[in-house]
Amino acid sequence: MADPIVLCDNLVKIYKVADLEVVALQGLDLEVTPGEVMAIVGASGSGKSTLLNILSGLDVPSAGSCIVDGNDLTRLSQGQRINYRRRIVGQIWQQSGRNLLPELSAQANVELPQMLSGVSSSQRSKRARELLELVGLAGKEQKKPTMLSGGEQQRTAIAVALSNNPKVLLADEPTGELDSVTAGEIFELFRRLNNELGLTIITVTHDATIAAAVDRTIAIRDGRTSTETIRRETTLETLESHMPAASAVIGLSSRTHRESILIDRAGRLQLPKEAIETLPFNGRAEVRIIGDHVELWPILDQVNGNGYGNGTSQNGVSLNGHNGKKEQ
Ligand SMILES: Nc1ncnc2c1ncn2[C@@H]1O[C@H](COP(=O)(O)OP(=O)(O)OP(=O)(O)O)[C@@H](O)[C@H]1O
Repeated sequence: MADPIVLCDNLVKIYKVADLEVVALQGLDLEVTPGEVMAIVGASGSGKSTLLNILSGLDVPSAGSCIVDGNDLTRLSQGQRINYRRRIVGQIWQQSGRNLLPELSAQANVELPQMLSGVSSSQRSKRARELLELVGLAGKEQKKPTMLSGGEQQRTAIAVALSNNPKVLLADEPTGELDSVTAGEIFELFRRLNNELGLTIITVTHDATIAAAVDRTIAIRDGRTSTETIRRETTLETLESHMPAASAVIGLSSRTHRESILIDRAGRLQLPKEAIETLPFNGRAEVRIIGDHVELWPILDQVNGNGYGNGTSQNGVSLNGHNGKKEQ
């Protein structure tokens, strides 16, 4: 199996603002296999952009480790960081103004990162034309950003991000300012680039359609990975074989859509909302270790006797309370 292209272990990011410390990531673990298309979701302020900015080399982790394509992002010198940002990752943002220089044509925008990397004029001109054709903008090379639609601007931004042939494309809300049809087209382009170039794509999104269309969705909560949803069986098998101890497959599965949750080193886990809504977990659950897997059972009754704390706690804890059975 391929080594992960992204491996973050116990990643911490603390921003210092005046006398205050803001903990944006607090022990986040993440593993991405080459060629995956994955989405990062989570509430505002949960740390999504912080993670993306660390992966792109814009921000430096405060603690933990983060390795992308063999580059240890905690240890890069300034020169290595510039090289990493130019060659290993491409990045696009929601706002066109952050992606493109308004006074340059689409062609010149795509040539610029190559120029900074020392690519010759004829080579970069050829590659820029090829990339603009690849993203569906043949014939619009000389247009400036203001003469392009929102979707075309994002396509140009993608071509810019790909100009130095990166391994990983990082996108922060790339469809946030687009209507749903155009957003879908941009996502189709992601999928095509993934298929044709083998590009690994990590996107932050609030768009439920996109989050549902990727191979894997990671939800971040309070600066940690909380749940994962995997939609491709192959990816699921990869994940299971890769981190058997960290991934507990729960009972919401089908062949093509299974959900797994992450368990931190202290054994804490967070069940997906559907599990909590579907099953009557009442604040506590019975854990059964059965050979090679673990089962979680709701505890239904508040029966006296025969259970933890005599079954008298407020939550009705009783080992023999669920379904009237007790595992011996
Ligand atoms: N440069 C910074 N300086 C200080 N605090 C920051 C900085 N960047 C982010 N934060 C804080 O870190 C936390 C995580 O922010 P982040 O932008 O990563 O969240 P997010 O999940 O991307 O949110 P949103 O969906 O609103 O973009 C927030 O509390 C935020 O205020």
